[in-house]
Amino acid sequence: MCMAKRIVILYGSQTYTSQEIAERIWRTTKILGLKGPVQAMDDFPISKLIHEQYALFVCATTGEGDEPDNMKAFWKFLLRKNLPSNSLVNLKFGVIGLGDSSYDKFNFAAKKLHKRLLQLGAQPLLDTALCDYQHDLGHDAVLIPWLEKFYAKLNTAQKIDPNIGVTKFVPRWKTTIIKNNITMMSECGLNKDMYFGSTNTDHFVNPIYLEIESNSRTTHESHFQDVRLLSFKTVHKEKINYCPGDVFNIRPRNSKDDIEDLFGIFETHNIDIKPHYMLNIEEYHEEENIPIHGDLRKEAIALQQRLEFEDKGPEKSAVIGGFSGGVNTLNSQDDEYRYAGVEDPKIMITTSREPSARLKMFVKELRLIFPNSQRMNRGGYEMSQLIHACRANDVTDFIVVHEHRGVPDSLVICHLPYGPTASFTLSGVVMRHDIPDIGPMSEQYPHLIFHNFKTDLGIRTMSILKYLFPVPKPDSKRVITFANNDDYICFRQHTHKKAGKEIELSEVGPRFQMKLYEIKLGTLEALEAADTEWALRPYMNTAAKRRFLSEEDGWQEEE
Ligand SMILES: Cc1cc2nc3c(=O)[nH]c(=O)nc-3n(C[C@H](O)[C@H](O)[C@H](O)COP(=O)(O)O)c2cc1C
Repeated sequence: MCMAKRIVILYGSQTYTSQEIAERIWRTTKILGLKGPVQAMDDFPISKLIHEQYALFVCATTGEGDEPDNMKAFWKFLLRKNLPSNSLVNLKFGVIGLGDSSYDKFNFAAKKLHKRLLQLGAQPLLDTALCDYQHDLGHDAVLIPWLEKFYAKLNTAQKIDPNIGVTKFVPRWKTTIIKNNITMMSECGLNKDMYFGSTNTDHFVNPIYLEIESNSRTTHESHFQDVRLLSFKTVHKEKINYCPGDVFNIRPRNSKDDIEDLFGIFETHNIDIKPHYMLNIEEYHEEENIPIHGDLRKEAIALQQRLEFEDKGPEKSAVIGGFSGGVNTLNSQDDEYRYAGVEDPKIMITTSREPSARLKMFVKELRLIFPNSQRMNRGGYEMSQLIHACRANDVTDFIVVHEHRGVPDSLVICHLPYGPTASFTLSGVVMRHDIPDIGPMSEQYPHLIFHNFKTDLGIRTMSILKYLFPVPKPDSKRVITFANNDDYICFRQHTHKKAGKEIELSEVGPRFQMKLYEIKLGTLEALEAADTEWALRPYMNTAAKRRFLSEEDGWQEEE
């Protein structure tokens, strides 16, 4: 069987260097006659990776050993515990890491990716290229010799004919000029700054026009570095709201004069490009169907079906679970909590809009319950702005408390960056504030007691709650209890001390009960679109009462 000569080139890039290198390599592979796309890892339909035979990954490291944003979903998928260890047996691959050895976690993302691909059965054509920005020759010092070896390996494996591609260059982008009617265009306002066009606002939370007010050099003239202090002013007197951790992204604009000059040059050279024309840019797609070797086809189809099934897991679990609203929750946990216990949680707590004084008080008390948590005034922020800010600040859980006439009545825990989001109703809230002379609350990390979380859903709920707390020191005197009785989770907090031979336990509050009513697989700003992992459907209760968190009662109620 004649196999297509093909390689997919996928990048994870935060500031475009890896993307540029990936596109450069992709051009060379075209000239060598190889087909296949170049894409950000997150843009590649990952379930198709099992059909691929050759892949090259160009992967930067950002943050402190973190993977770039445009490979996060891809990476999360690869980390799924339920992927069989032979998922990628057909794949031969290379990983190019772009990093900087002045960071502790040098090329961490590339190293982790290489290791995970090996675990999934893929075979490396070469060791990872660990390119170092600190080298005198930059990344090229490692990249150039590594690529020579890589092309040689590809040549041996795929019998590349170097002449084949020379005349058959496949462009990266397909561009078409749309010569729109000038009056229609100006009516639509499409000639305005592109960043303010209605279709682009998603990418820019609150774009604002600014002008440079001052631009002064902060280093001495004789110093080789020219470091500038720029200050900006708003043009339309808007108020700019920002909070710690916000990222300020500057998009310089071309001046009107420069734009007019450019169109003047087009006109002088009889190039038919007018300011009101639009350029439509599409990715150039080659043929999509990759022939699979006969021996592998059966296995590939089975794997594909399995992946498709798992992608629809929550939907199907709802069906399988019948009226309970889905009980097949264990598989859908993936590894949202894979760093739990390794990295401490970082929690942001806020309220619904215009909170009452009592709700604010309750949030203060919650802040003391969760170590490493902060309160945030809800203000007029949209949920998407809040979640965006939390993600940018590595918040692991975002908690929102709602109220009904001053009584806290629900608590939503949204795990970041991707979910799940669990919603609980609250009842029987007794605040510390309501108990006179209650004394200060310990700030030690608490030990946790979970009582009677026995079903899959119970264990899932326990994880959601458990990973809000960092690992305590063994000698911590603070204990928090989540005790499930008949699907009501009682929250209690105690400290203990030795009094002679006895242990003295004091409750320190607050007290409340929680009842789970929904787990969604997304985050709060996009809940509508998220799959429902589990939902309480009380109206479908049967005569025999069902319990969801445990088959057992929890404890005997006093008469
Ligand atoms: C904010 C920031 C954090 C970085 N963290 C790391 C790191 O932890 N480890 C590392 O090897 N390189 C690190 N780097 C260096 C980048 O990986 C390197 O500059 C790379 O070329 C960036 O590629 P990209 O432009 O495709 O994102 C960091 C760079 C920046 C700007």
